[in-house]
Amino acid sequence: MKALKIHERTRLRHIKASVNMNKSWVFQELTKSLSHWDQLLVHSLAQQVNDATKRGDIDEIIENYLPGETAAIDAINTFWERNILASGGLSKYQKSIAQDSAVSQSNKAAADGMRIPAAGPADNSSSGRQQPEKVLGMFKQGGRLRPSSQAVSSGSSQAQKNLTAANLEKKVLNCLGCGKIYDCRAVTTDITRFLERDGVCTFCGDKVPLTQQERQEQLQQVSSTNASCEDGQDVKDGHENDQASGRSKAAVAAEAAHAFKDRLIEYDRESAKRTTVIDDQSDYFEIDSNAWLTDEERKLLRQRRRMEEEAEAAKKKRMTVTIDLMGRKVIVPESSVPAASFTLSSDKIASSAQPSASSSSTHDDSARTSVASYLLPPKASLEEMARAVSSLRDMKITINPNINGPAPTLVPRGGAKRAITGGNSISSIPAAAAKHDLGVASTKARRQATRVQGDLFEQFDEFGLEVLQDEAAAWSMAHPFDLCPPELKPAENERALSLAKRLQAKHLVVEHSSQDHENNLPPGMTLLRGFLSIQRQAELVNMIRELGLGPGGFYTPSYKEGGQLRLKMMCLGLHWEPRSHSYEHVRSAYDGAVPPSIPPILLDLAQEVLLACEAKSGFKQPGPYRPDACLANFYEKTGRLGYHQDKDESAESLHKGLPVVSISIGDSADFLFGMTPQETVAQCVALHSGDVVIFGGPSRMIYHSVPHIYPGTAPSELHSITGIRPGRLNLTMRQV
Ligand SMILES: O=C(O)CCC(=O)C(=O)O
Ligand SMILES: [Fe+2]
Repeated sequence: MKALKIHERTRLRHIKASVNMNKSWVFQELTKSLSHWDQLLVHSLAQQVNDATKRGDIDEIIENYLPGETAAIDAINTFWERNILASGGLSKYQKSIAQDSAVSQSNKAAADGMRIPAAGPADNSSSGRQQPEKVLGMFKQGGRLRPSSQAVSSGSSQAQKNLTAANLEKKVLNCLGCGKIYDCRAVTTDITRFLERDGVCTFCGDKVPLTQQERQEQLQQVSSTNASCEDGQDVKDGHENDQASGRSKAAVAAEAAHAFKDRLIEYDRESAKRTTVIDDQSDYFEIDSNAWLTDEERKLLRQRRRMEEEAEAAKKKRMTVTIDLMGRKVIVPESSVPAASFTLSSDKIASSAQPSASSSSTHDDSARTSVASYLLPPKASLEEMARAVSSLRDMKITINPNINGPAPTLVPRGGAKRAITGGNSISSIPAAAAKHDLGVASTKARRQATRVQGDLFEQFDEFGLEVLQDEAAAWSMAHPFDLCPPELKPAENERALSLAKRLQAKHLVVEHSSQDHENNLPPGMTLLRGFLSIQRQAELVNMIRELGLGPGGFYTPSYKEGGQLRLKMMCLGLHWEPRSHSYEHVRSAYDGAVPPSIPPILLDLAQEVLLACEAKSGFKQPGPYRPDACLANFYEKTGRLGYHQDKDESAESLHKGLPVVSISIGDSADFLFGMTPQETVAQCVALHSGDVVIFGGPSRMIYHSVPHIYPGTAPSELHSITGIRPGRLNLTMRQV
């Protein structure tokens, strides 16, 4: 046993030594025969040859790398044969022994150009069909495939029967005609059909080489065809010359193949510059007639095309409206107004711009022109602005989704507010009022950014209306209402005239207010005629004027419904908000101003009035009475106030019947009052400058209104002293 083992080891050593020798030999031979190759490539080739464990590997190397390299092929074949001889029983080579001689002969013959296929049936004679007994190395299952394609097409049913996926050497094949890949690892109907047809492509009908030899033959055929096509007749002649000069067909073909390869490499290098990527996904192409599409793809493409068409149609219908809040403009570019899709909302703008425009003009050019040129007046009132805003109610706002970052939001110009408030820094505006500031706005902007499309009015309501109000507030702060404008102060010589006018007017008032009920007032209501002297009235006027010009001064309040009160108002102590019918610490819906405090002079006056009230009527008003809100209303000659109850004070205050003390200064006015909501049955008293009305206790909830002002009835002295503008000033104190 031991001796045997030593012998075995020695044998192996010998084998190894001769294999190693063989290895260096083949390397030297290859270096010589492939002297035109890079040394590194030769080395790598020799390594592959040495690593080959079966004849098939050698054949593949020859086929892939060495077409026409006869000397190199000879060296490799010799190397293989020597190794087999040397290895004897070595398992690495054993399996291939039976195949070797046949294949090496075959390769040798190929290298010699003896088996280069020529197109045409005549070539059948040179195919393996004539040596059916030969078992070729590439047919591992011992199959009897004929390596020639022509032999296949001649149709031997026996051969076809033998051709199965299992006995193919290469299981994945590729048609060089159309590129179709045949993966024979899975036996599908198509693969079966392909194999039944002996490798004829089921798509384009080209012959797909199934064997090593067929592949080699096809390769050489392609190379020679390419060479002749590329170089034309000259090359053909040269080719013939080559043949005439003794060069083999294979050598010529190989040369052509090399040239072709070089061109391909060159093309590949340059391709980046030449290649333009066309995304044909986005191109229009025939969906129905395109045979390459699956049903699923066709369905998807149809769907996509439909969406694109819809988007295109929607784009045509879309109208762009520019809302310039600062310039108070609503502009609809004519180019973006499609006549056919002119919408109701744009019609609204048109009619709001031109009240005479009838809806029938919706589709005509004049309507479009009016839309296109709709402008709010530069000093539009809030009412006009609100009308313009509500005309946009049905329109949609689209925020460009391509905007990088938060979408634009409707933010008023903070600078304007600061500039207008002058000495009052922005920090003096309470937090609730500063809600237009960037911090809040950016949160809103973020919210907007996530909502690309929404209801314009919803957004406009939230931002735009506030902006408009803010603008209006800013405007009125920049132009505060002056109770006593200097330019209206009369010259000395006009005083006499104005006194005469006043007397005349007062006479008219008394006449007009024939149903004067001043002596027939309900319990709890008292009229103190001429309670305030001109001097005291003037003091109050001057004081109110000063407050009215400052922060929280006179403004024009609005109702929730959008209409405005027909007076200027300033709240002292607490702000009364007509929109919510409530009292607030700041004028939040307008400019966020904090109302000025009630001057002590007024608080004292209230107490004085209550005493006088009791003294006159014998009715002691409920108390203790500490007014914390005072509304200063100024009615110009057309000013008025509707029939209402003062009921926004606290339940406790109302329940106690804590009185309202009302002071009239300036022009006379009618004051209607009643215990029921019917104004038609209300009583009327004329209130003149200096009069004070008190309604508390059982009269606390009277309905009342100021339907009419008598212009020019204010005391001329008052006018002379204060320069008060024409109109009526009323101060009502309440305890909230
Ligand atoms: O102006 C007036 O005389 C009445 C005012 C009034 O009723 C009010 O401010 O609530
Ligand atoms: Fe009132």
